[in-house]
Amino acid sequence: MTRIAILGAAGRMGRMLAQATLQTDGAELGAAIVRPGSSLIGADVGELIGAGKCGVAVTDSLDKVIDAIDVVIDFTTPALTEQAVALCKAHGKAIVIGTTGLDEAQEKTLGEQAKAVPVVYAANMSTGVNLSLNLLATAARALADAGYDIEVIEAHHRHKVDAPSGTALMMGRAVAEACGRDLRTQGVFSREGRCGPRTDDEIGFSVVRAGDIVGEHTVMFATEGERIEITHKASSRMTFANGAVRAALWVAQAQPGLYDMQDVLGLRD
Ligand SMILES: NC(=O)C1=CN([C@@H]2O[C@H](COP(=O)(O)OP(=O)(O)OC[C@H]3O[C@@H](n4cnc5c(N)ncnc54)[C@H](OP(=O)(O)O)[C@@H]3O)[C@@H](O)[C@H]2O)C=CC1
Ligand SMILES: O=C(O)C1=N[C@H](C(=O)O)C[C@H](O)C1
Repeated sequence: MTRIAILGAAGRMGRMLAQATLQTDGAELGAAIVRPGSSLIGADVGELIGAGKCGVAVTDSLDKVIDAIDVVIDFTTPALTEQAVALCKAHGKAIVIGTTGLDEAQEKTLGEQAKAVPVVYAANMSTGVNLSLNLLATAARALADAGYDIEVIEAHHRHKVDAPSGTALMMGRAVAEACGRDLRTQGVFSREGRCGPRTDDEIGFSVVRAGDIVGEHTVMFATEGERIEITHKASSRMTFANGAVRAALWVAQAQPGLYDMQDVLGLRD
């Protein structure tokens, strides 16, 4: 059994992760952590998510439970992710990180810390998105030099705090890498006013925030006379939660290192 601690257990993803853990063979819900001061502390996690009593009480500190679990799953905020990885490193525990919006410095630190503990870090845990990264690289290699403009369009629910989404950035990087471009200099993240015509090599990003959209991503390859669109639409957060629990079972057996869902799913070319 792999004992899993869910960080941010009261969040949109946290609740799904608790449910996915309870439903997965080989996974055991070891702990569910919420913010100190939360009224949920002490509640039974199963009752909290409507799954019936499971005998695990909500707690407010990863520190207190970390020696009793094998893997942490973190879908929270970059600040809490930083703290969680440091704690996992100190206690030799693996971690699965789904949190998005980490900055370059935070990602660099994560890379250093992952030399000591196994880490799966992925902006999207769904099989479909991770497979589409390979399709995107194939399309970009074939089309980028043939005069096709590349644009990434994403849509999410009204509560999302980071933009563009981690998945949009991951897709943009996959495309840029496949056609020898640099997202830092050739990514265009806003257009407003008289900004002029697009350049051939830019990769544009457009963002929608509305209602309860779970997560939708399209990469468009457009030229005179035709366009190809590769689209992924998530209709339930359970797809991300199941991917994260699968990653937790995988990373519990892994050597220290920084991995992503391509590794977990065996999709790396
Ligand atoms: N990789 C993937 O497949 C996916 C990634 N995500 C990413 O996961 C992250 C979370 O998304 P979502 O669940 O929608 O967001 P929510 O805001 O619903 O959940 C985040 C949770 O983290 C908790 N939290 C924040 N700070 C602390 C703290 N210091 N101590 C304890 N708990 C804390 C929040 O508690 P409180 O409410 O009290 O602030 C909240 O419950 C985002 O970065 C999102 O982009 C989302 C879906 C899929
Ligand atoms: O915040 C979300 O909800 C999601 N965030 C991830 C991202 O930023 O790409 C993944 C998914 O699309 C849902």
